[in-house]
Amino acid sequence: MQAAPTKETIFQVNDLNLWYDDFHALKDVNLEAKNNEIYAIIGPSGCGKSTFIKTLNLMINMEPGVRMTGEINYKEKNLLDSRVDLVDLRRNVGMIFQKGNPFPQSIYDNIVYGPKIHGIKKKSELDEIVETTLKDVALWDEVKDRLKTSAMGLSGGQQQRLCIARALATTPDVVLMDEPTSALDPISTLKIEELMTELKKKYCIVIVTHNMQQASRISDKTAFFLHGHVVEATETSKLFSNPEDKRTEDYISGRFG
Ligand SMILES: Nc1ncnc2c1ncn2[C@@H]1O[C@H](COP(=O)(O)OP(=O)(O)OP(=O)(O)O)[C@@H](O)[C@H]1O
Repeated sequence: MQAAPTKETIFQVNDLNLWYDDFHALKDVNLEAKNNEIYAIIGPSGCGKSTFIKTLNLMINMEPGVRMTGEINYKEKNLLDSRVDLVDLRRNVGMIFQKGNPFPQSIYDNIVYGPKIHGIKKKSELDEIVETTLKDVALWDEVKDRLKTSAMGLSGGQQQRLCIARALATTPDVVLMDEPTSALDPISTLKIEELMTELKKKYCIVIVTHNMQQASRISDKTAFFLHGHVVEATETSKLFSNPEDKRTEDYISGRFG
């Protein structure tokens, strides 16, 4: 019998420590995220989830007073090495935030923004990208007749799907999501969750979520963060059914946080 192909490691984080000035926000974090997997980051408010996800595309460098040690290997290249090309990194590692934040432009222009920056000028090519990415996020049928109208006229859930399409338009290989559904109603949330399950066929997805049902529904692996440490990082089914650490058990059963 042939062994199943090994999934490609996208992020290998080794002994990552991060300080905001004197405050030690991430402590000896180790984590491996692979292609075709959804990795959920959970933990109580202030435990370092957003800080961690922002290290994966170095958006964290925009915060004042940040210092890091350790390694964040993205496809075997350490991002803490000063020679990393940030434009290239952000093209490959897309990021979605809590609230869809479309540019105050047309739906079409939101999507072609990234590809244009990366040198694609031909209208037929841009049209193709718009159609493909909007189909990928299941928004095409809803907006195909109003591509030139403002993205601000879309509903919250549609804006979030548009932002995901915008991230996909630069053909990334990772999509980072920081609480992507916390501002959405249950139906829009379900649509985004279905979308994530589709997207993992092509991408590595890392998602920060406060919603433990969401983590257990959609993710393959989960890391539980507490006070900047990873308490436990393992298969989602195991973490939720048979956690090794008492603190994980207390958190997932709602005893704190
Ligand atoms: N720019 C900053 N400067 C100083 N401290 C910061 C900064 N950003 C975050 N922190 C601190 O780092 C810790 C981790 O914050 P972070 O936002 O990563 O937590 P979180 O787990 O995402 O929280 P939440 O679930 O509430 O969003 C917190 O104590 C926070 O106050």
